[in-house]
Amino acid sequence: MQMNIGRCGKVSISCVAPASKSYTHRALIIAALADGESEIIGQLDADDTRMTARALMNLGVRLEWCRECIRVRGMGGHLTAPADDIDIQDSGTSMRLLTALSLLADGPVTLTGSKRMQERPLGPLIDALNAVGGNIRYLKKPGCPPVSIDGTFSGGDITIDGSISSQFISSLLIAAPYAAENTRIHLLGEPVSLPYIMMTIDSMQAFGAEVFVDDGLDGETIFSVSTNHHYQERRYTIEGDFSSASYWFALAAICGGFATVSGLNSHSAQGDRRLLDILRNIGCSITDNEDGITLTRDRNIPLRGIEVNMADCPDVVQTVCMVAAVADSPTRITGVHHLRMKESDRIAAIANGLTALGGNVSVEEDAITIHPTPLHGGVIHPENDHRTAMSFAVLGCYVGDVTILDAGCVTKSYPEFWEELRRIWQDAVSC
Ligand SMILES: O=C(O)C1=C[C@@H](OP(=O)(O)O)[C@@H](O)[C@H](O)C1
Ligand SMILES: C=C(OP(=O)(O)O)C(=O)O
Repeated sequence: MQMNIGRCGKVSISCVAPASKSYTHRALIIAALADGESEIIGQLDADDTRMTARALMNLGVRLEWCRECIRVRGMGGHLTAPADDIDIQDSGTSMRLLTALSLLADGPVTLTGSKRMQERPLGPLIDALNAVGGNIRYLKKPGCPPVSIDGTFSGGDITIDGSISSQFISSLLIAAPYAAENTRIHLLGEPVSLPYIMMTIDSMQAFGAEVFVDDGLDGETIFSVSTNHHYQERRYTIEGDFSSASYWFALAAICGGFATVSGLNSHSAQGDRRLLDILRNIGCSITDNEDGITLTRDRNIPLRGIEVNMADCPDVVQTVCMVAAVADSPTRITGVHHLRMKESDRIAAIANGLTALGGNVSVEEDAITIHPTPLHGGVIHPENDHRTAMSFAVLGCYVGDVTILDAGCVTKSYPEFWEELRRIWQDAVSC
């Protein structure tokens, strides 16, 4: 499927944010470990969250996926080893979060995924788990899925590199209440995507776990999890997703007009909430009231380039780059090395895509700079990366004559994206 995007003028957007992908994954997994039956309300129904649910069912969890909620029969920390491999396809969060948890199964578990997943790193998590009772083997390329997971999870002191993916730490944390002894996780290196660890802790605490965050003597961060507090059944509502909402805020920032998005928690632990501060610094105004969060951009006032570190919020880097491409001065974004290991190499995707539209991008080891230039139409190959497809579609509404190939890849996180964009586009001022 391909999408051809035409130019539109000022937009008037009112929409509801899709539910958070990250919170849906976490709630499913934690409810599956809990004692009793939980109800997850307002979940995200997308490829990745379905993948986590399916994997949990393969591990013996009984769940009922309804339109408005998911009912999960918790296994009290015990899982059943499946006879077949579990194929997680493209969902990095499912792969990483289910790795430590698989040590709670009553036999070996094999986790595999798509061709791209088999290139995404897993090594630091496997090293950490093998040091505390795991017997995990790589079945193809060392350091990557597929893996065969066997052994136990003793807990105790665990040291792990946090500079590649926060999902390794989230994986250890979520399984830790069921380790043999209390767990203390010591982070090495400059951690990336830290707010996702806080979202994990937030979800664990919501289901009754005891987790503490402390600073060690030499400034290291230590996460402590007690085995005395197992997860308990509950009703849990999923809040809106700031990463998905980012496309509508960016569309108003680029084309002018406003975007009001409801369903978002303005005090959320989601790091992508920072997008609003970034867009404010670029020249937009933001208000928050009972209708939702509104971004307004007056097209007579030019957007200005900024310098910003986005190590904490990798999933909105592409969104910010699209806005930066129409500003009146360059934007330099640092703290982005981990974007090379997502669904695609996102630094290359931004550079290639903008270049195809006449843009000028310079890339460093851990930074990307967008030098605004006049843009023209062109063809974008998202290489199966939903965020590339969605962010270039937004820029396409300003540039016009942009074709997004392989547009179906948005179902990973936002199946209704094209429908929503069509509705917004039709309501916009035509150019
Ligand atoms: O834990 C999570 O839910 C996620 C963590 C982030 O990954 P990294 O920690 O690998 O940067 C983010 O990019 C991903 O979309 C979701
Ligand atoms: C990186 C992402 O997801 P995951 O790591 O779960 O594949 C994403 O949604 O942008």
